[in-house]
Amino acid sequence: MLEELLTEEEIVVDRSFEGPIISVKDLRNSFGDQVVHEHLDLDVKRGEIIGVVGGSGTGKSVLMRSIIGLQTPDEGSIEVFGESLLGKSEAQTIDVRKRWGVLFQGGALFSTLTVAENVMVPIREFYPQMDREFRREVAKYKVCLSGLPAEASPKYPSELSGGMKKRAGIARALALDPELLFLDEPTAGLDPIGAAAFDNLTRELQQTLGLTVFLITHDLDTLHAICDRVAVLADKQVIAVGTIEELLAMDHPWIQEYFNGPRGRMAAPQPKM
Ligand SMILES: Nc1ncnc2c1ncn2[C@@H]1O[C@H](COP(=O)(O)OP(=O)(O)OP(=O)(O)O)[C@@H](O)[C@H]1O
Repeated sequence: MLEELLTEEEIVVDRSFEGPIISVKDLRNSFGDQVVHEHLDLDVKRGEIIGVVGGSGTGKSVLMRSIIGLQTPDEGSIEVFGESLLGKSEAQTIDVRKRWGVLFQGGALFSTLTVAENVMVPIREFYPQMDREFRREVAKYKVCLSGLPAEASPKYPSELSGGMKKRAGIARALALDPELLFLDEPTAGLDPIGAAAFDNLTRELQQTLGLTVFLITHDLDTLHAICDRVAVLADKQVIAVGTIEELLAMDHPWIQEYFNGPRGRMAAPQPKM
């Protein structure tokens, strides 16, 4: 046992790596008899916003959880920044994990901590030696980046609106200056104006900070507004990935129904008169 621990080597990300930021191959996930993914492949390119869509229960969140190491797949390989994380301990993957930020469905903020304290949690976890005052300064800056007013910092999640909670979640996801952002249904529950503002924030952050964004959504407006490519989950796999125009050229019934159904047509940009 001790020998095993001594031989555990920490992964150090190769900064010159130019391949896909995420590469999933032949993934299989199941819960008892229920197979959620089978032979699932997906590559995410550096710098893109990739939208992940699919019917309810097709396994979008399970896919995200597999990539970030919260779900151990039955089979397959997952590389992030060119590094395989499967079978590695938390200690070994620290250098990879601090390069991504995650906004879970609903924000997943700690209810007993203020916004600023929530943002400080990952900083304390990954940089325990950092001075508390400096941590506070970093948290302040991240709250500002998320578009929240400074007055939101000392508030508790229960004192925030749904949109503000999402922004607080983004501030926490940005805490460690990530290169990769995972967003699970960020606009769910927001009114259309709040959702559009959140889309703008995502696009601005991606462009100004050079982020890659893995974005699970049901929101057709978000797909049209900010996604560079869209990956479609169905039949336990990613059945298609491409721009919306490329997807529209495919005759898969779910894709046609989704993008060309009444809601899909309403979300599509209207031709200029
Ligand atoms: N921990 C778990 N234990 C058992 N089953 C699970 C678990 N997590 C997910 N599942 C099942 O896996 C399937 C895929 O779930 P997942 O949450 O990934 O779907 P989704 O595509 O994100 O759905 P939605 O769009 O509704 O959020 C569902 O049938 C779900 O019940």
